Amino acid sequence: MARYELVKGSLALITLTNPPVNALSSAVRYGITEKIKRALGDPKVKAVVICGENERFCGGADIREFAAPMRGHSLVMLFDDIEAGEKPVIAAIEGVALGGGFELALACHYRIAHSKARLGLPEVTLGLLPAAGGTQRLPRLIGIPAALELITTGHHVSAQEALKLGMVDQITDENACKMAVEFALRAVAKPLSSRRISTLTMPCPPNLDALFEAVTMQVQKKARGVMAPLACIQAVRAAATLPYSKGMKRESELMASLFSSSQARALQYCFFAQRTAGKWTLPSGAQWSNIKPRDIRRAAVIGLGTMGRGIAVSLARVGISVIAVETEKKLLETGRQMVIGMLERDAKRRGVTASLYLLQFTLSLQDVKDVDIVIEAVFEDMSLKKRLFRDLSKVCRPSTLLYTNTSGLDVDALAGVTDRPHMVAGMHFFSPAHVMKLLEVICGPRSSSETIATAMSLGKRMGKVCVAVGNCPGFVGNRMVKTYTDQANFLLEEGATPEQVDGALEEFGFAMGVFRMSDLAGLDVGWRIRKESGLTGPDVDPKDPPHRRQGHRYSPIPDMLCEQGRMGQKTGCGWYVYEKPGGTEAKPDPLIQKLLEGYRVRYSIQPRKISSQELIERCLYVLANEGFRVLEDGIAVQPEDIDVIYLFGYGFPRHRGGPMFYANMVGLGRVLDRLEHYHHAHPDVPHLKPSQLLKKLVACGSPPIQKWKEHIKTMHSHL
Ligand SMILES: CC(C)(COP(=O)(O)OP(=O)(O)OC[C@H]1O[C@@H](n2cnc3c(N)ncnc32)[C@H](O)[C@@H]1OP(=O)(O)O)[C@@H](O)C(=O)NCCC(=O)NCCSC(=O)/C=C/CCCCCCCCCCCCC(=O)O
Repeated sequence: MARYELVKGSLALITLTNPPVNALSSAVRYGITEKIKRALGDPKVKAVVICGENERFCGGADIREFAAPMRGHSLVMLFDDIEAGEKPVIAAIEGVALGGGFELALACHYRIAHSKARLGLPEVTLGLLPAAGGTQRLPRLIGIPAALELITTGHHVSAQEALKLGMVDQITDENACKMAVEFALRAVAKPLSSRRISTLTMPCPPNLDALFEAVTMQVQKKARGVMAPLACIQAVRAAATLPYSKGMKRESELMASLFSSSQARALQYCFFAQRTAGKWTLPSGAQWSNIKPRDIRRAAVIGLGTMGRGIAVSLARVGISVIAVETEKKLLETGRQMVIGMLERDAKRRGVTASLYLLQFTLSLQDVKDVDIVIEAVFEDMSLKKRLFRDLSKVCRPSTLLYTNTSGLDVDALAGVTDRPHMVAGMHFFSPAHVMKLLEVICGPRSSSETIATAMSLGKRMGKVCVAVGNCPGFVGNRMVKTYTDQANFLLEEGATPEQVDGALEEFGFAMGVFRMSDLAGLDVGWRIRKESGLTGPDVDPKDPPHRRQGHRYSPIPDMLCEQGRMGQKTGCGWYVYEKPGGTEAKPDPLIQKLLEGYRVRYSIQPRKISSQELIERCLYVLANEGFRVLEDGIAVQPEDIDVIYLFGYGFPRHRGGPMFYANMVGLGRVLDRLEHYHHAHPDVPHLKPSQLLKKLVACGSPPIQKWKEHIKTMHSHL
């Protein structure tokens, strides 16, 4: 796990060998400890270089080991030994030096980084803090403000930024290990005392209290209820106010308070869930590792509305040439200007040249005949989409793959009108498509594995987190979200206010509650979908009373708002009132209060005081319940897929892990009990009826989430 070589007669080269990221597992910690001891004890050795195999220094502690109490060699002791040693130790950083990996580098006397390396202390994103001396050494090296920023956000920095901040001593375009060996030979003659970071005097700014207060407020605002960033601040404060050994003690105490917290467990689950979700498998046995995706160079985007523009930008910025098609000159020109502006702003932010030469705008569908793929992003109107897919069949060469960006319509129905149903699938981007990280890839029953592999690989190339899901109305994300918004609406009918429901959800950790989110997205989006599915508008069965549709409880309140022109932020009012159309400051609106009171009187609903507990349970347990149904129906293959969709597409708080992980944390038995209770109280809401899978899991003793897949296997997969 760590290789030892003597080079140039007097240098010990220690190489971490734990692919893929040389994580500091117990075996690696043992290996380094032994090799360092050997190097420091060997009189032939004058200096030591530490590097990582496969051009990666080290990705940090082995996160998998955090599931159990830490055993084996201590990083803190190892790092203290390296720093205190009388021989210069140089870290040769290629690829990454993250978390414990960067802390290892901080314990070394010098750091040489390759110009493409990335460095940082991302522990906070895992619900932890850099507890191998990171919170004590980094502020001593680069100052408190910069260290606080890096430690509380977990941001990685480039080698160039690291050099500017003083995190590394030198950067190189050559092999960092080779450079470090040459550097080490020169370092032998130099004194080490000023190179031991733990002994440096802390550079303290005068207004220390004000600085810590400001950062605390910033963190509390950005990550409400999240523990780790606050613990990071306390640890850095200890570095600023206590001697090193006492600061280390404080760092360790704070780490102990985080280590087995539910937030740390959730955040570490998110890390692995994101990686698990990318590894798709189809019932045929085709999977991410055995199907080669097509190489995509030319794409067409049909429709230059909000979605189409974002998709065009996402494609062009990764070097794919894009033909964007619109039906009217004015729409085309507006779209063209918007796409160019977005691409230019994006390039400016990234310090690169905008790849405008990759863009072509046209009114003629014929122009897409030679592209590798088409992504359709027209209105959510099935007949319009069908017409387009028929035309695309005729226009495109036989090898062109066709994707739809529908947010919930039947992908197979579109495939069915083409001459190539196996080459059709869904690519459901989230708005704005050039910003949002999630991509749901929808596998129709006839989609080929190559069609899916290509969508997943293209999504990854565009920087998206991709999840393969089955084809059903709303797929995974929107199918589930309907149950959540329905509950929120029912809660209004029963006595809650939008600000009460949103307050509870925001307290739980959502950046925005359901009603504020709906105002931001526009109430007309859901209205159009409800009209299309006959839940409101002229297609409603006249026998249905206003609060019942298709045999179930229905809340017409959102439709009433739309009928009054209250479409959300864009019209200056929706569930809240705003300072102006397009305004963002949501204020409770007395008119909504009146509307709700009138509604309750009309339908003889006695309003009641609803507790935050009920608000959260009804909104979130119903969401997880639908998630269990999604798994049961084979629309998603594993709970991680659902959680990743909710983390990246719907703003579910990461420190809660996602709806399925949250249900697991609460306890499946409790979730089942509460759903039974609420379903008993509201028998006309079928989504509150506990799913078969939930019952099955509880009957099996509520296995941990990683084991659910074994119980789902018996059911039918739609992927
Ligand atoms: C940027 C990356 C490193 C690489 O990215 P990429 O190239 O895209 O590759 P990935 O797909 O992400 O990863 C490839 C596979 O590698 C796995 N992986 C990656 N990193 C790790 C890791 N650190 N540990 C384990 N596994 C890792 C990944 O899952 C992939 O596997 P697979 O193919 O899916 O199977 C990127 O991977 C990345 O960002 N990685 C994470 C970097 C990171 O966050 N590092 C910080 C880790 S935490 C840390 O370092 C902490 C240090 C302090 C330790 C102090 C210990 C003291 C403990 C005291 C405890 C006191 C409490 C006692 C209480 C008690 O016990 O009672």
